[in-house]
Amino acid sequence: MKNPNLKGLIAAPFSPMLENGDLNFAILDDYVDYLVTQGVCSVYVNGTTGEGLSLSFEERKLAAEKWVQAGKGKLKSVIIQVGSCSLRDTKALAKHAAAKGADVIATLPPFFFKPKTIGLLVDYLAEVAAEVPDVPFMYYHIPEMTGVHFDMAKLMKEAADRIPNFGGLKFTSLDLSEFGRCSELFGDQLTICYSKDEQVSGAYMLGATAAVGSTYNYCGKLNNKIIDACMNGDFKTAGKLQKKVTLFIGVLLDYGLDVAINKAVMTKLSGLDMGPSRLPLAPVSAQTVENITKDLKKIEFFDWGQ
Ligand SMILES: CC(=O)N[C@@H]([C@@H](O)[C@H](O)[C@H](O)CO)[C@@H](O)CC(=O)C(=O)O
Repeated sequence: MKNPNLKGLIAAPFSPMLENGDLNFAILDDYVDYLVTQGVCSVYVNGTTGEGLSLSFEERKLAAEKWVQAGKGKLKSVIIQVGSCSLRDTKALAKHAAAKGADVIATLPPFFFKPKTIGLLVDYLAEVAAEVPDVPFMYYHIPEMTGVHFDMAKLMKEAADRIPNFGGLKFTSLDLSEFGRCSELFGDQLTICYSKDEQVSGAYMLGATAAVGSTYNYCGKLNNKIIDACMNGDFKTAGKLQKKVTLFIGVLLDYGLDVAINKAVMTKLSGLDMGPSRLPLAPVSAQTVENITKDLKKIEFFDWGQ
């Protein structure tokens, strides 16, 4: 086992784009500085929020390189998500990211032709992990998107037995009971990053040490207060602030929360232009952004960063 010992808030960064959809790496340094002001410690690159599966192979490599460079000396860890439906591409992306200095490699399962058993999934993960033997290797559990849903405690046991550099999970599911079992059985030896921003306090009560999320891009200060309250045993404060997060995410859901909406909110709050999304999503009009802002102000969102 190779525990990456991830701690605190990890943003799942957007992939900034120009109007024509090209990646816009020119703003990465400012982006990282902004994340640091939010109290974000690390980034999880080329995941769901980063539209990793929609980028070309070459773009994914370039994004990995650029984020590692931009994070140097400012972020604790740069985690690169390398999953795809091609084992060969995934292995090549893992090897490339490790060679460029990624601190942790994570992968999705193959999600078109899906593994039918945990054993087959661990076979696949072992093959990818073997490409990067010196780097902690994590599994990206996000069943709502992949349709691959195995019991994560069982997967952790088999992966820990068979993969020398297994480092843990990114756990993207609302099932806190499953998270709690993983945390109780493996939390001392491996890292299980919780990844549903709506209930991060629940995960911290159950032993989480790190959280990955899209809203931490612009809502890090508030979430750090939630985490601090949990660490200090002040669950009254944690609950009060967590409920604000659920209201905030509720507003975004009312507008059909997706990567395009999320990028527009980030652009509005950070002043950094994230550009459009490349996914098949409805474009977000200036009027929609104004309406979202108005609704967020009603729940005092703009006080949250103070
Ligand atoms: C499906 C999805 O996008 N989930 C988000 C959450 O941060 C999510 O945006 C948040 O909980 C609001 O629902 C993260 O799990 C995404 C993430 O970590 C990633 O981009 O890899």
